[in-house]
Amino acid sequence: MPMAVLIIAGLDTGGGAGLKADIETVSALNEHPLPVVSAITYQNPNEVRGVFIAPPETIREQIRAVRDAFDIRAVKIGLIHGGAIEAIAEETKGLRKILDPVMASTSGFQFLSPEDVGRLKKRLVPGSIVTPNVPEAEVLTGIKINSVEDMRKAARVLVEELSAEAAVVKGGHLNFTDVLYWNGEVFEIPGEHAEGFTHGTGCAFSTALAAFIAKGLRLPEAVEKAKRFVEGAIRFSRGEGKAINPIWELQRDAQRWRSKEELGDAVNRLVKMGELLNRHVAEVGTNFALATDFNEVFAVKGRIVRYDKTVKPVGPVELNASDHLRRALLKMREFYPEVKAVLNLRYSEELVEKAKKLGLKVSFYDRREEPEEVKRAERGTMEWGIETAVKRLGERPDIVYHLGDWGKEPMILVFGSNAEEVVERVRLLIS
Ligand SMILES: Nc1ncnc2c1ncn2[C@@H]1O[C@H](COP(=O)(O)OP(=O)(O)OP(=O)(O)O)[C@@H](O)[C@H]1O
Ligand SMILES: Cc1ncc(COP(=O)(O)O)c(N)n1
Repeated sequence: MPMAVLIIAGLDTGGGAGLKADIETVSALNEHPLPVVSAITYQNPNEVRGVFIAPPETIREQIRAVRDAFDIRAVKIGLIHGGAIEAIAEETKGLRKILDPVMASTSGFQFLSPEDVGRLKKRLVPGSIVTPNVPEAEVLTGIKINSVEDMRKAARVLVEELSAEAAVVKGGHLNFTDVLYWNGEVFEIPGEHAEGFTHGTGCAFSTALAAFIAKGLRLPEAVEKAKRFVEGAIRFSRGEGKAINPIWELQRDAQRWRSKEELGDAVNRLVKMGELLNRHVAEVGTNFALATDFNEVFAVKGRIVRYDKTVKPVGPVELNASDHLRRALLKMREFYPEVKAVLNLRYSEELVEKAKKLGLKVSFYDRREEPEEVKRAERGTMEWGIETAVKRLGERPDIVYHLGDWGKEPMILVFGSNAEEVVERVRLLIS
């Protein structure tokens, strides 16, 4: 049964941070969110224009309404206002609290005054698991933080002098290592830089931590898992809200499932063209690749090969089963994100002519024109080739070919906006 996680936080109208991210986080982790609105911000991804503070009594009543009906396993406290601190401290008595001391937005808006910070230290930090980022930890402890050693000091002060149950000093502004101090022990949770949007990372982190605590994990494990969750939320973030994507795992898995099925079906239809296709299969084998919206690429393990008079996929459709086509596709998607699938065929003048006759947009690259530095880098050839072909045509190519070079077989790449479109193009080309 899902565990109830109480969330006291502000609404971000831009759909990036705050309650929206928190609700998604708890739901994505399969627990039940209880959202209490502490403030409404007038916000978009670039700026916070202002904030309406919920009167303390309305926060009190919201908490009471859910406390009377749910077995609350953890509370996450995010953006709050000084005037509500007392009410929140009173109404959450006896609950396990994760306090994200939000003081300012990434975009620079100051939410808490120095007096509010004082009240927070006195009334909410004691007994809570606090999750400040580096600047917030500096304000709370007065310690200047430039290293992991400083983070360890600040975490210790939060617990031993300010009476927090535990402290996680987050390294998003430093080196991506988080430091947890708990039960007299220091834990370092190392991380690597993840590429993507980071608006809302702090919200998702503290809420994921609350959800993992609600599941009954020990604190060090819960922190580790929350950190990995946020890394995924950054890596699979999307442009719309310029923010993290807490439902990344659900979307990623759903897309993997659909893409695998779509490509599998398309491969079956392709293979039915057996005898016609046979002589167009490349010497190195033909492969067929399909990308998800998250740029994960499926292809046929072991490629599609000639088999007697017909053709045959060697293995199943799998993630990352073709390095070449994956790179070609991802490069094409940088220019034309609507392109999702690609297949390679043996080069022949006849196919190129046919493509042109069919009205397909054809472009090419010549490996002999490849700059020396790209050649030496070895893995850049495909990217250079696709970019060259795209720029040469000045619009979206359906077909890109190259004539080969020493030891490199000439090839035709057939692109499409989905796997079925590629199959249809191949059918037209070879019939
Ligand atoms: N680019 C990144 N790559 C990997 N991990 C990151 C990145 N940015 C932040 N993190 C991690 O995300 C979590 C949140 O940390 P961060 O220091 O960004 O909090 P914050 O500043 O409170 O967030 P917010 O941007 O919402 O205010 C931490 O676990 C941190 O290590
Ligand atoms: C309602 C609300 N809560 C928290 C943040 C902090 O998040 P960030 O630092 O990523 O802007 C925010 N901008 N808005």
